[in-house]
Amino acid sequence: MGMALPDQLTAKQGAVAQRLGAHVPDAVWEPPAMSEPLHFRNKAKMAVSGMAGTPVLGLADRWGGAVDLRSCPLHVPAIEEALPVLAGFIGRAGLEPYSIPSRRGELKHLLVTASPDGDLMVRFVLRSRRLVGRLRDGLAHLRGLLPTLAVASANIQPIHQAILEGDEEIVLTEEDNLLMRLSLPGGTRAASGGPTASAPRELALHLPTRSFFQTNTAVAEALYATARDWAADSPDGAGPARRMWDLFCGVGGFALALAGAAGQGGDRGPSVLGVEISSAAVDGARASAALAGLPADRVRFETGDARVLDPSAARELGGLPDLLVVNPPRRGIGEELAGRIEASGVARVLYSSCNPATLAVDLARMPSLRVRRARLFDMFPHTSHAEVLVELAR
Ligand SMILES: C[S@@+](CC[C@H](N)C(=O)[O-])C[C@H]1O[C@@H](n2cnc3c(N)ncnc32)[C@H](O)[C@@H]1O
Repeated sequence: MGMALPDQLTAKQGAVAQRLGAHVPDAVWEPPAMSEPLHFRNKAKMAVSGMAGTPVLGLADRWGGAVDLRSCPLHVPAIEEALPVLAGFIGRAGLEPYSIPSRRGELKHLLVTASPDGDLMVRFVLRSRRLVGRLRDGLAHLRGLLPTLAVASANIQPIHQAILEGDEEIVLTEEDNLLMRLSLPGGTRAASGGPTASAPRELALHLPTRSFFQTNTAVAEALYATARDWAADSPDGAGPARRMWDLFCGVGGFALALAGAAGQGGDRGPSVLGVEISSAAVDGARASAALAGLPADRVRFETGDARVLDPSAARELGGLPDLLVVNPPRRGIGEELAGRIEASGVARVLYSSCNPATLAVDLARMPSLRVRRARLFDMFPHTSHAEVLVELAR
């Protein structure tokens, strides 16, 4: 990049603050959460091209050009070590790469995720089911080469378009999800002046094959820990939130970080409802809640469209939450949900956004809620992208 990471971060913080403008006064920004400069990405999304015996793993264009990124130093070491092994396996199993210009071949992408323990989930994105048998036959050999392989699957993506994965997933291993054991750092100073009491804590998340996970594990840990600490520190001294909703909850990172933080010393802990559109992710979140010993009547996950929820009219969902967490895709929460949150009596919202442009638009739609704290998380170093967490109070 020609620019040291701390300097990049200073520039990014300035650009994000400018983008959010008056919605986020200078004084409420907390120091940004830095990333390691290298080896931070827990996921590799490699287009596969070339020949089976000499595959190119990385970028491929529609004219047949390709760039091999298997030694890209952004990936965590477990992925860097696995990619050459997987390249060799592609040749041995005869998985002919898909050629975009000629529309021939089968193997389109290789999607590799590494857990913090170094275990791997490897997904072969194929044009059809034709070579699934070869993958099955080669699995024992692959496991010999990659003993950390926990989950392997074939994903079928039949469309000739730049779409990463398809709807059909054929899991080839006994395990169908990767256990991401995060370690959340202990509590930081509270805005209300008092110290926060949280100790470092493990957060184990089951990650099914077709579910979203934050790509930078260490920065995700800082993000969830910050949300946990802010949730425990209410502006009016009313104590920690008791009833929370986590919308766009994915595999439940925020919900489980918040649910597990309280409940010590005989306290039963807050009730948490997570809502997510992907049923696979909801299955993962439920499994993680069970693993953490959280009772299902207190910590619930439901499949559904978060954009149509109305916090003030959800009696069957346990009544008005006193804290709402939203972590939408890049398009933001949108006009309707923002309008319903604005009109509800929800006192506090934690909004985690990967797109400051849509965050600014959504904040303007909720004028009754003011930003009390904000923090930038350098989830995507060496890019202009930023993750931002803001706390809104009514
Ligand atoms: C940025 S991810 C956040 C996931 C999670 N909060 C986390 O920390 O990993 C956004 C999530 O929103 C989900 N999603 C997209 N549209 C949705 C909708 N209309 N209703 C509920 N969830 C949705 C996606 O499947 C994805 O899991």
